[in-house]
Amino acid sequence: MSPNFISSKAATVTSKVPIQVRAPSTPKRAYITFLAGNGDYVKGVVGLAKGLRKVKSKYPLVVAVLPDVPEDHRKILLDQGCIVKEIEPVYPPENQTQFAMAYYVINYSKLRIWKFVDYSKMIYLDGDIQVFDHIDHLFDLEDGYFYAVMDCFCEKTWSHTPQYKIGYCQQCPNKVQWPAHLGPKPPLYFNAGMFVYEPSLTVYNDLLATLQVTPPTPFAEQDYLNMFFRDIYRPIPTIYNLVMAMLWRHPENIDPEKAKVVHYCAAGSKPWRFTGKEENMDREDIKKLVAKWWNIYNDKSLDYANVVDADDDERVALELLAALAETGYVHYVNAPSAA
Ligand SMILES: O=c1ccn([C@@H]2O[C@H](COP(=O)(O)OP(=O)(O)O)[C@@H](O)[C@H]2O)c(=O)[nH]1
Ligand SMILES: OC[C@H]1O[C@H](O[C@@H]2[C@@H](O)[C@H](O)[C@@H](O)[C@H](O)[C@@H]2O)[C@H](O)[C@@H](O)[C@H]1O
Repeated sequence: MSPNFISSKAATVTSKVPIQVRAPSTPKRAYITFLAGNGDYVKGVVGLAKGLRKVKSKYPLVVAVLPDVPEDHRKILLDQGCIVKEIEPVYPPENQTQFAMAYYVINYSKLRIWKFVDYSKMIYLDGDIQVFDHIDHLFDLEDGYFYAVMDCFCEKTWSHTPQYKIGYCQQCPNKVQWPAHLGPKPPLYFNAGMFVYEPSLTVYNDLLATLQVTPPTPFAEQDYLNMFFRDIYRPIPTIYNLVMAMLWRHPENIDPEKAKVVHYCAAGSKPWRFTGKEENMDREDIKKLVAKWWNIYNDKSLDYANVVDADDDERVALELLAALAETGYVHYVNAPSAA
């Protein structure tokens, strides 16, 4: 039996007694991103919301926002059909933050996304990522693992590591052999700008507790997530997170035309502040990828207001229910068993 939807889209809630409705039966899935500060990353998230719409993803985009994200930015995201959820910052032990690149310390707050347990599976995407092809099928990957794309160690952002110092990279493991005197070869290492995961309060509590006894390292939560999930990490193809530096470091491993997900993480590559002046930013393939991002960002037909199907009562009612559930006026109860 389908849940009893609120028939009118403009239902006003008059009862002070919470309305009980049956939770939707199918496990919920969503894309999720992270937004901090009052700067221009909000443009990245708007672009991402529109990109997911362009590829006709079936799932919503949740935006985990820190308290410092201003109301006007949150409204922009709501107007683009995003589900905005505020999270509290996460910091490593006070006396140790000096080990992580200051710029990345705020990214530890990403760890809060493990507590969104009303979703069974989520795909995390950085705000500086764009999705150019349908990737909903990643939600069907086997449960119980952590899926992400392998990173590259060749940029100078890695100059603090033994890998960089000897010229070893997991993207071309046979180019420079890992020397025995450095001990075991490092485990496969993923870029934390995109990953497929299952929210879990047990994992969330373990992540936060273990963080307090784990000295921060330069790539902050990316290093930490790699350490935490190393036993269940499963690499997925580079087309699902094209780390920009791959274009000049390992062109043999990637065709930019085939990349389903592009990660504008290289210095100077953020499309919304692109000048083309930084190293490698004068490359034709980079300029093409930046233009592709702008084509989506500027496409008004992709704005939520222009795609909402006014007759889609069921979806509007579900969104209304979700919004009311947030207010506490409505709470889901377990559907009676089919038996
Ligand atoms: O001022 C900031 C810095 C970072 N972020 C979020 O944190 C992610 C990771 O930071 P960044 O993209 O700078 O890391 P990169 O992948 O470029 O190393 C961003 O994509 C945003 O989602 C943000 O919202 N505001
Ligand atoms: O806090 C650490 C960050 O680590 C990653 O960015 C880095 C990392 O990927 C390096 O490996 C690259 O060399 C570098 O270019 C890139 O900026 C994630 O994209 C970001 O979300 C965040 O987790």
